[in-house]
Amino acid sequence: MSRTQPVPVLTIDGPSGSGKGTISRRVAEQLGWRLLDSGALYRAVGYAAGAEGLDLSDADAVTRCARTTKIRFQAAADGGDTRVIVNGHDATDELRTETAGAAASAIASIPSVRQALVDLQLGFRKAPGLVADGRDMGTVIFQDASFKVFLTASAAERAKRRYKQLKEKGLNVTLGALQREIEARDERDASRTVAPLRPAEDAVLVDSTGMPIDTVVAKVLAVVRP
Ligand SMILES: Nc1ncnc2c1ncn2[C@@H]1O[C@H](COP(=O)(O)OP(=O)(O)O)[C@@H](O)[C@H]1O
Ligand SMILES: Nc1ccn([C@H]2C[C@H](O)[C@@H](COP(=O)(O)OP(=O)(O)O)O2)c(=O)n1
Repeated sequence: MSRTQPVPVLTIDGPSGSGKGTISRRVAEQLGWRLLDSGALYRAVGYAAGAEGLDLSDADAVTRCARTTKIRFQAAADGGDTRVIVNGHDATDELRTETAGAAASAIASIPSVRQALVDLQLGFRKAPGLVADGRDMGTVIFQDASFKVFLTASAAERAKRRYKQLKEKGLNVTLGALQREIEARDERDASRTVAPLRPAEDAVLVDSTGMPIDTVVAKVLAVVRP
C-alpha cells in the first residue's frame, strides 16, 4: 500500500527585519505555494488584547483572547499588502508598528497563548505546499518540514531596513530607537523558555547582510529546488 506524501513545507525563521516576510512572499509566489505569516497572528492577538484593555502579562485573560480572536487574511484588491482582519476590523496598519511588534513578542512568551494558535497554524498546510514564516516554524510547528531556512542579517542592517520600511509607510520613527527596540525584542524572543528563536538543527543558514533581495530569493529557492 502506498503512503500519501505529506504536503511539503518550507519554514523561514529568523529575527525581526531579516527579510522573512519579503522572501517568504516571493518564494511562495514562485513555487505557487500558500503562505503563513505566523507573526501576524501574534501581532493580531496582542492588538486584540490591547483593544480589550487587557494586561498583556495576564496569562489567563490573554489566552482566552487568543482562543476567541477571529483572524482573517484577505488579499488586497489593488494587489498591495495582504490585509489582516481582526474581529472584523482591518487592523493591517496598526499591526505594522513596532508597538504592535513589542506587544506580540510579550504575549508570545506565554506558553498557553502559543498553544492556542497551534491548530490554526497547522491548518495552513494545504496542497500544493506551504511557506511558513516566523520564529518557531522549523523548531516546533512544522518540525517535520522537508525544507528549513534560518534567515539573519546584522542588527544594524535590520534596523536600517525597518527604518526605511516604516518611513515609506509614513510612520514617525528614529533609527536609534528602532534599533534598540528590535534588539530588545530579539533578546526576549531568543531567551524565552517556550519555542525560543533559534535555528532548527536541520536549517540552512542564510545571512542576508549586504545581499540583494533577488539573491536571497534565489538562495532560498535553491533549498527547495537544488
Ligand atoms: N536582502 C535585503 N536587502 C535589503 N532590504 C531587504 C532585504 N530583505 C528585506 N528587505 C527589506 O527590509 C524590510 C523588512 O523586511 P521584512 O520582510 O518585513 O522582514 P521580517 O519579516 O523578517 O521582519 C522590508 O522593507 C524589505 O523590503
Ligand atoms: N512564530 C512566531 C512568530 C512571531 N512571534 C512573535 C515574536 C515576534 O517578536 C513577534 C512579531 O513577529 P513578526 O514576525 O511579525 O515580526 P517581524 O516582522 O520579524 O518584526 O511575534 C513568535 O513568537 N512566534
